[in-house]
Amino acid sequence: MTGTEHADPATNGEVGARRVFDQKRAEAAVRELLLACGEDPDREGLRDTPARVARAYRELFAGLYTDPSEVLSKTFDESHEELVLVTDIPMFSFCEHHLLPFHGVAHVGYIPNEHGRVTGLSKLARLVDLYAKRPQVQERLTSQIADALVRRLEPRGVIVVVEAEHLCMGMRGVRKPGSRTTTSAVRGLLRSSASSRAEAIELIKGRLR
Ligand SMILES: Nc1nc2c(ncn2[C@@H]2O[C@H](COP(=O)(O)OP(=O)(O)OP(=O)(O)O)[C@@H](O)[C@H]2O)c(=O)[nH]1
Ligand SMILES: [Zn+2]
Repeated sequence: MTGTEHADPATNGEVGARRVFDQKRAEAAVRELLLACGEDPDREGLRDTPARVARAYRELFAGLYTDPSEVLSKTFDESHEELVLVTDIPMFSFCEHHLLPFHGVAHVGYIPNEHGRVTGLSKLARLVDLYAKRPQVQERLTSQIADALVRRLEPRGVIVVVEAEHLCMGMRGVRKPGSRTTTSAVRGLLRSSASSRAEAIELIKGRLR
C-alpha cells in the first residue's frame, strides 16, 4: 500500500469508504501537467519533481487520511464549565477551486458540558490541521471544526473563527494580496446566549489583525 487509509471526507471523515494516496498516479499527473505547460519533465532540474510534488501533496492533504474521531478520542473530566479558548493556531490549507494555498490563523473555543468533558488543548490545534490539510473552502473548514467538537465533546457551546489570506486572490485573478477573509461557526450556548458569545468575541477580537 502506498498511502494511509482514511474515511470518506463526504461523511465528514468519520465513516465511509476507505481510500489511499496513489503516489504513482500523482507522479504521472504532475509529469503530465509539466508537459501540458510546455515544460520538459526530463530536463535535469525537473527529473525528480513529479515524485517530490506527489510526496508534498500526500503531506499537504494528510487530513484526508485521518479520522477526526481519533484526534478527539481522548477526553478527560475536569470540572470547568466555562470558556476554553485557544487563539492564533497557525493554519495552512488549499482552496479547492484553484489548489492554491490559503493561510492564516484559527481561534477555537468551547464551553465544556456539565460533566466537565474536556480535551487536551493540542487536540484543538490537531483538529484544525486535520480539516485544513484537505482541498477546502474556508467556510466548510470553519464549520467542520465546530461540528467535530459538537459531536465528540457534546459541549454547551463552540466558537470557531478563521482568518485567512487566499493566494488565489493575491498572486493571480483579482490580485488583491493582503486581503483577508474571516469566517465563523458558532454553536450551542455561544450562539444562543448573548453574554457568552460577547465574552468569546471580545477575547477573539483582540487577536484579529
Ligand atoms: N466562498 C469561498 N470562495 C472561495 C474560497 N476560495 C476561493 N474562493 C473563490 O472561488 C471562486 C471561484 O470562482 P470562478 O469564477 O469559478 O473561478 P475563477 O474564474 O478562477 O475566478 P477568479 O478567482 O475571480 O479569477 C473565486 O471567486 C474565489 O475567490 C473559499 O474558501 N470560500
Ligand atoms: Zn482559489
